[in-house]
Amino acid sequence: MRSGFVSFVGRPNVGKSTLTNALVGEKIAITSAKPQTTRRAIRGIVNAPAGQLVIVDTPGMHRPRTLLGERLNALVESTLGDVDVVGFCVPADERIGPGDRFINQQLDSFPRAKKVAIVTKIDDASKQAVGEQLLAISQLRDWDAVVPVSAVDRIQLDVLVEELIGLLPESEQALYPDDAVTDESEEERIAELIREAALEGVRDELPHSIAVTIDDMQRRDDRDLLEIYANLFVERDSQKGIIIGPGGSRLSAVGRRARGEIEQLVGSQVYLDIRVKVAKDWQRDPKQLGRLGF
Ligand SMILES: Nc1nc2c(ncn2[C@@H]2O[C@H](COP(=O)(O)OP(=O)(O)OP(=O)(O)O)[C@@H](O)[C@H]2O)c(=O)[nH]1
Repeated sequence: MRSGFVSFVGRPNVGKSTLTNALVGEKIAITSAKPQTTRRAIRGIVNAPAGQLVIVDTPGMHRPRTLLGERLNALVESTLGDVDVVGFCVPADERIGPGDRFINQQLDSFPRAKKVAIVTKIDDASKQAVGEQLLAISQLRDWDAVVPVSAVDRIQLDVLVEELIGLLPESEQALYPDDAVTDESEEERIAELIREAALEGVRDELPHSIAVTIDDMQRRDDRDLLEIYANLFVERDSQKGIIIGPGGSRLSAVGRRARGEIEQLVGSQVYLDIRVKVAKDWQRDPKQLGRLGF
């Protein structure tokens, strides 16, 4: 069999996390319409007859404006130094631009990795547009494979898995047990689901200012209930007000949305308590970044 690591790269919002979840078959990475949602290198595991593919979902590459941005770019670079295959993602419905060319050039720094071009979101573009995008991407470099996919409509996902596994090194055994879907802990996944719920409907700089940590989790003995105590950090007092909303309405909606997702994940009822706190300018503060896990 073959087994190894692949990482999808591309500008923020091109659909890397959605593709990871679709391939893994379970939601392991949160997604949103806001760019730069992904902040961690999340591993998703795909088991196929030909082998095991470990997908390392990374933040989108961009020009950093904060210390957090710099750390995220560094995380992408160190991840790419280790993977067997890099999948360069470009959406079918947007022309290849300077941001894509910049990332493509960066790929030269990782000579060990095989390179695959992936045209994403083909459900959102005409056949002709997809064809043109395939041609445009082919001109960027000599790819080991070029594959158009739709994660949302599940088009060509098995073709992509087959191509990717074919490029992995041969190995005696799988890297993870064949029933594993991720190496993220339950606590980390829960914090991310709360962040995802909080991202819905917020605008401008606020999405970037949100961070979530879990203070405590306890399974009740007397009932089928998991109690979760979480902190939701923002950077300024004014943002705290927006997150909480009039009479706490926004925060309760966030709690409801997150609880639904968490109950699916843990398979029991959930009591969720979210405290909103201000960690002033945490994105630029090395100490606070450390405490929030970056
Ligand atoms: N129509 C369509 N939309 C998609 C597809 N894949 C992703 N999207 C949408 O594109 C947006 C961004 O998706 P993500 O998966 O969060 O993108 P990402 O590249 O991981 O983004 P970052 O975390 O910002 O790097 C979301 O609104 C998705 O619903 C697809 O196959 N088709």
